Amino acid sequence: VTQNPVWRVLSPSQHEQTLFEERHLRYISPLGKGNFGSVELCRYDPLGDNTGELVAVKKLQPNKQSTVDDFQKEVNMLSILHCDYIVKYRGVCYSMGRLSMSLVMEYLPYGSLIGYLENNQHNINTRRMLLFASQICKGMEYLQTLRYVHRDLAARNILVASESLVKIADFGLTKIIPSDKEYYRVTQPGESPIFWYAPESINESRFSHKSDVWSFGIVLHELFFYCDNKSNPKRVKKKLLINIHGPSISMHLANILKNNWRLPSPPHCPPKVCSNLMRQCWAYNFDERPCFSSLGNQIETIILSQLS
Ligand SMILES: Cc1cnc(Nc2cc(F)c(C3CCN(C)CC3)c(F)c2)nc1Nc1ccc(F)c(N2CCCS2(=O)=O)c1
Repeated sequence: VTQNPVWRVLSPSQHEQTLFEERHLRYISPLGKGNFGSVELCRYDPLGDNTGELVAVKKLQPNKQSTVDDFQKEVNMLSILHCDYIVKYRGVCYSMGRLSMSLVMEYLPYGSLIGYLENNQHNINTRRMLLFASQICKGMEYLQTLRYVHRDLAARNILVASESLVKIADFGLTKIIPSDKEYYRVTQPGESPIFWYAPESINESRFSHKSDVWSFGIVLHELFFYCDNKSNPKRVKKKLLINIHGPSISMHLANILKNNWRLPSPPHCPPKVCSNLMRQCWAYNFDERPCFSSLGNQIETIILSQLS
């Protein structure tokens, strides 16, 4: 028996699960809502004296996309991840008997990276962006060792733990690649964030570590888009999207990508990052894209060259 009243029990799936008792989980405020469900800030306060730990609790919203066993899969996937650059899983909380289940995670106070970038444009510099990029890269490298394909890598799904640490979050769309294949083909492509999708994901719903690398290139663009940028970047990005018209946005986007159109380099973006790193991530053929370990080394080299 552990000293704190959070029991360690073996769940049916034999993963060690940490059970949070609902009566000690005190709701504080909402953090976010989406088709995934909702995430709330709570304090797990078994002693009832407000000395308990702040946690982020993701409640399942069983709708057309996510079903209870999808949620159970997300819980199982998150519970075995141990990496400084991935949001920490704390446990689960069952309410209404075992009817509904919530995912309990560590609480990161600064919120999503996209929100952080929008609210801190004036005091973020390329050095900090490169540090964040290298941390995301290391987190993705770790996921790859477990054959996890994230499928939704975007600044909105990265969380900021402190002024100098970001973590990958939201494993709602993550899939594990079967050992006999190098990619995962999705049957129901839900609400697809095509702006972050590699061409093969748009055209064939095909996802791999190399399609995650493409999305990482978009995250690099997001990082440097807000960096030292006075104008309101949101408007510019919308303009980019608005003039995409035609039978369907995804077909049009797939065509212009095939004709070698790419996102324009953000202003003030160091050339080594834009004309080099992003371009490598956006190679049309997925086998020409670098792996996350190579990207990580290149980013470290740029950081060191910035020191000198
Ligand atoms: C696991 C976790 C840990 N810490 C945190 N901290 C956190 C701290 C914050 F101040 C905020 C905001 C900041 C801005 N003001 C206005 C409102 C609160 C915030 F949004 C989050 N959030 C977590 N998860 C989470 C929360 C909320 C989410 F919408 C999503 N998602 C979004 C896309 C899919 S998603 O499910 O990943 C994940």
